[in-house]
Amino acid sequence: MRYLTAGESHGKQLTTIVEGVPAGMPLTSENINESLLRRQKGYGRGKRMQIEKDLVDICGGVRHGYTLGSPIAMVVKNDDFKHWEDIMGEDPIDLDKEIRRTVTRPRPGHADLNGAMKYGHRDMRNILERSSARETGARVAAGAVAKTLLNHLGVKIVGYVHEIAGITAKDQPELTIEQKIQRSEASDVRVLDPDVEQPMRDAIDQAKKEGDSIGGICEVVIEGLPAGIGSYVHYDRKLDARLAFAVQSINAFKGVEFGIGFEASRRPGSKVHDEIIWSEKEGFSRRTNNLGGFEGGMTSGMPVVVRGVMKPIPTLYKPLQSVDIESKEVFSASIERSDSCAVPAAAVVMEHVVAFEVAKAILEQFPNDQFIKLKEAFDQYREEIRCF
Ligand SMILES: Cc1cc2nc3c(=O)[nH]c(=O)nc-3n(C[C@H](O)[C@H](O)[C@H](O)COP(=O)(O)O)c2cc1C
Ligand SMILES: C=C(O[C@@H]1CC(C(=O)O)=C[C@@H](OP(=O)(O)O)[C@H]1O)C(=O)O
Repeated sequence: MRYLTAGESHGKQLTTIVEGVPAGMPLTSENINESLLRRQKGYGRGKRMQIEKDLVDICGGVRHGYTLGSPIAMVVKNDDFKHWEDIMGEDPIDLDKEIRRTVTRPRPGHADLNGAMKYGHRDMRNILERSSARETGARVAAGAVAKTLLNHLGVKIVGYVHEIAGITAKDQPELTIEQKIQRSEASDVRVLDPDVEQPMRDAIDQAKKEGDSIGGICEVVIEGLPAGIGSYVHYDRKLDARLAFAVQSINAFKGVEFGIGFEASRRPGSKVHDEIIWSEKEGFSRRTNNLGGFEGGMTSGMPVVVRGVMKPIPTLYKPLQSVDIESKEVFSASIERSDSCAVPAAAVVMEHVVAFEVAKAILEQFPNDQFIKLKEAFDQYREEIRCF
């Protein structure tokens, strides 16, 4: 299974094509829309999210509520396009008019300057439109297809916020994954620990008041995966490595860790490695889950726990210094609108990119033409692992 996306932030639409989904899997636009609407929510988002209402149009690969085995094409319209038609339309334009609108002032922390140098663009709109995190809407659409597949196989996944601006949520080990889904959904900062909700909102408000921005840490948990998904035999078959790649590729993500993650460097091995236990009912398991569900690039059968670090949003109301690429004049970047914190939305994006990689690994390992055969083989494997 693989996917491609196309589309500019203020262009007509986002397009996603997902290829390699087995035939005969139940899939409706509601499955996708639920994910898209979740991504749009969250305290700290800017005015753009009041303009957009992301709804999918499935244009190929699904018939009467079931996948066909052919590529699945999905379109999400940009409602903001109506305000940008003369700037973003595909037709040739009046050059004099265009010169006035050319973006020559690169924003620190964005792809603007590096992208302009690389592709030889003098108008950095040609960079910023595609490097915008608007594209994460298209990635969530692909991830929603993968999540639907995982749900049908009994694999559950949730993404939520672990930390915003140094305010850390307490772990909630007593919660089931269903409760984690409900709890994070009910929270506008998408957090499980009610004690940190208001401090997080206050930190976002404070950043906004000061014209600044803040980042944080998102966490994704997956339950229901048997041991042995992924492989140790080659670098590009290690599933933890693939998840790290997918998470790191989300706009503004700067680091990834599994389980106790970087903390492992500060502990002796006896306080890191998860002891192996066995019971008649559950089969093999681990006493703890410090390694976050992975050993040797494969799942261990314990919940997968992965975290991603998001840097603060780079566009600031408090201007940062930059240099105009034409005049070479120093200027202070001023802006009209931006998110001040997008960590809650990014948790949803992370959940979906992780879901995609996990579903992809499953499809590589089991029969993948017909959904019914996939499910049969997956259930049988799960039982084999339980009885190992
Ligand atoms: C959901 C989401 C929303 C974002 N919203 C904004 C925003 O409103 N303003 C902004 O400057 N950056 C925003 N970003 C981050 C930028 O897209 C990102 O920092 C930029 O493209 C440069 O990429 P890099 O940080 O990965 O190097 C957002 C990121 C995500 C994941
Ligand atoms: C549009 C989305 O996020 C955008 C990501 C983004 C950026 O620079 O990455 C900048 C903002 O867009 P605009 O410049 O139009 O205000 C965000 O709203 C979205 O998440 O759907």
